[in-house]
Amino acid sequence: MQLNLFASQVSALVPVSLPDADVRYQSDWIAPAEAIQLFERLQQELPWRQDTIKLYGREVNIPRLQSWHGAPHCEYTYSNLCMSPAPMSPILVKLQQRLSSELGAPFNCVLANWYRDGNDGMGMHADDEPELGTKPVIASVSLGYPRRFSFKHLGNGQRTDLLLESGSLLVMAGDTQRHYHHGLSKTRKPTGGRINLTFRYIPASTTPALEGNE
Ligand SMILES: O=C(O)CCC(=O)C(=O)O
Ligand SMILES: [Fe+2]
Repeated sequence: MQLNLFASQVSALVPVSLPDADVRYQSDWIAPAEAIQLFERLQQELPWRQDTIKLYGREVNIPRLQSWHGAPHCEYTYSNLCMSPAPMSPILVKLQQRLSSELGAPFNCVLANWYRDGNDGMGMHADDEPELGTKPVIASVSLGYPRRFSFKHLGNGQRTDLLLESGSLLVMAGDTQRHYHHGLSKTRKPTGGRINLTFRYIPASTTPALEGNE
């Protein structure tokens, strides 16, 4: 079935109330039925890899599968492991173009994360690598099982949780990465698969070395 990825939307991108940050959220950026089809297609199409990091001298599997795509200069360095980007598939290009036109910001790379169940997650971190610039615009599309996403203010420790639903778009911009860490906690609740795509922009003139997260 053809995915048009421009299904009519009921709501709009709305600001999330987070001091010192610019975060916006739309629950139905992609219509629910289409989001599930897109999840299945990406699950089959992307060259998923199980990456490892070195923890106290031991190789440990990170708790999710990943796939890195983008322009050839967008390299991704992950605990001494350098990932060269795979090209964006037509479907990723379509999403990238829609995001760029709706948000008025460029995107040229995307990290895909597949959280297979509640044992998969991502530790708290900021997407603050110098290559992304001082106020990166990060557009995060979620597909599949809804998961709790947390922000922690670096100054006062205040934690804010958001449920990221299937088909949703979360945009982090402005000083968000400077003032907050974010992450996806693991859960013991029965949890199905979720794919998240974070679109980013790395200018060609810098030598990128994105640091991965546990
Ligand atoms: O899965 C998510 O919602 C978060 C992904 C993320 O923070 C990242 O890729 O840097
Ligand atoms: Fe992140």
